[in-house]
Amino acid sequence: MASVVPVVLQRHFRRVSSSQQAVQRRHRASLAATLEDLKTPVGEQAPSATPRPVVPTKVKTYEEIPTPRGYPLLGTLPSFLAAGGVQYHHRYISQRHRELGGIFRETLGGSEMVFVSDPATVRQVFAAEGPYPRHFIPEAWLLYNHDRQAKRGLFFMDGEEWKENRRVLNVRLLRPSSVTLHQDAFGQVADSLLRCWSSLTPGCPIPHLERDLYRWNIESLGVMVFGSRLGFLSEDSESSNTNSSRNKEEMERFIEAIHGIFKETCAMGTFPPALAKALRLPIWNRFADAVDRALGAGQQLVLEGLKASRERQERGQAPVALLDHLLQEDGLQDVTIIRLLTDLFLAAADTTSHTAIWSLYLLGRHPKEAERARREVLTATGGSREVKGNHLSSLPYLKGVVKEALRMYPVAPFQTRVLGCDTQLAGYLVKAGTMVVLSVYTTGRDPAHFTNPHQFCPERWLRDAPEVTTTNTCPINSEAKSCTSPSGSISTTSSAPIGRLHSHAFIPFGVGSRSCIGRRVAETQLHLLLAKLLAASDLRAVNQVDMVMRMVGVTSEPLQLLVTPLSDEASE
Ligand code: HEM
Repeated sequence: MASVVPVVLQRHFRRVSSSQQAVQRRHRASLAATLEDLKTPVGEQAPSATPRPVVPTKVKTYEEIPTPRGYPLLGTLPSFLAAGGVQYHHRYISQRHRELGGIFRETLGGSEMVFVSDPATVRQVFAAEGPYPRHFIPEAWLLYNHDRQAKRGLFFMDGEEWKENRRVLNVRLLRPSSVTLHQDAFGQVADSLLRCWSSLTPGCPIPHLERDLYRWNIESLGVMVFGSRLGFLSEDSESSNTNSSRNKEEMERFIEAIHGIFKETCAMGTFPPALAKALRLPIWNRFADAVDRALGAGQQLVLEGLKASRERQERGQAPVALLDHLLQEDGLQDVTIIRLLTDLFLAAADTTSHTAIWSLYLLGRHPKEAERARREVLTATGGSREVKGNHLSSLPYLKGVVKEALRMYPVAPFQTRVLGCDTQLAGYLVKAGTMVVLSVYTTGRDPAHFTNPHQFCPERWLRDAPEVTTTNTCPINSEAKSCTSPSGSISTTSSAPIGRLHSHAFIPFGVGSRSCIGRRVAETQLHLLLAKLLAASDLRAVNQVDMVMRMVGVTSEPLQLLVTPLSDEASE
């Protein structure tokens, strides 16, 4: 879900380390077996006939993990700040990996963290996560929950409580058939957004792109959760009619509050949250106020949804919405449903909308790739602009566009795991309870795993990926280049076809039992929106942007996107 803010992270590390001592002892026994499993990397053949002689390798100590030199007292903080601070944390860490390798440890502001970018080591981290994987939660969020005695959703749960609720939501959100149920509704919401945009002044960039995509995302999630429209895309007659009773201003405040949580948490990254809370500084009050409002509005929405669901049940209607299933079939308590669903909105909001922005940016800067994706869509629909859910299985190139957006501009550029047992990471012994940061952004741009990693190249994800020639001349964070030649043809030599990609080199949604529960929902929403947009419009990104951290990876300035309706001939 969210990413890592360094100052916050260090304090959390200390707490996690001490609480994990018991886990460390429990999992020690499984370590030997796990390490044995890890010896054969994915994609390599396991040795068959003759056993190879075992060469004893010396396990290196934690202290031997490479670490940068720092200044007395200040450590590496001056370098961190000189590189742009929290906003450019991902770039700073990439630079460190270039200097120190796929694993390093660094003390920033008092506490130490282990960063990992090498996919084989990333896999070792997940193998050592234990049965109840734990991830980093920003300190401000924990303080808020403690202060308000707030019981929260999946992202905040641990142990058996997490496992039980996760099991229920896995069935409802990760089974392909469960998400297919909502495809038509997602498509209708995307149509609403397109209608809103078609009424805007021609030739001008979309004035509120981020806000509109936020609304599209929450509205899409709303139809899945409640089975009815929330009314966020208010210019659209369809949604406003079906929800005339719902207070639009209230809805807007919900969106604003969710947005505020991310904004204010990020602001807190430069100040110790505990101190801000103790002194009741405006920075804390603004943050707590945003969470109060978001949780309050979420609770109100879910309570209304529960009432409507019970009424449908009394009328003998079969379950349609996610909430119906949780209430009527999974037998969850109202209070649990409120917790789970409210936090689902919070987890979905920034991640999906900003991935949509990055996908539009890449398409808008690369007309040839956009044209190829459009042709693919129109071939799938038989030339019609009516894109439906059943067309999605014929859009591998378009799916490659979204993968490229997530590889080059991952909204969660860092992921975290608390090690569940002592383990070897890249040959170094690391203790249970250590928080490890996975440098997802760095891995996605590593030429060892992605040829021409700074180039936008959706075809690298095609099973029969043609090979690509362009040599990698783009420095980190330069404008993404496309991998088609000026003529639009694809040249020859080395790309990294999907078949040879390490299983842990591309993990935008995380891995394993605690990976993103909304992955299929997000992908379906994104594929439908982009396919519909491409079928009906030409996309141009006017400005060149960079990625900065605002809890998630966002554009450094608002994207100026021109959406021009295509003439009828253009689609033929
Ligand atoms: C492009 C969009 C998205 C991206 C890139 C993304 C990414 C992630 C990542 C990296 C994690 C952390 C996994 C871990 O700790 O290993 C996560 C967790 C989570 N995500 Fe997403 N996410 C996206 C959309 C969504 C959506 C649409 C929803 C809700 C429908 C959602 C709900 C959640 C929840 C509830 C968790 C916590 C899961 C748990 O702790 O068991 N996400 N997401």
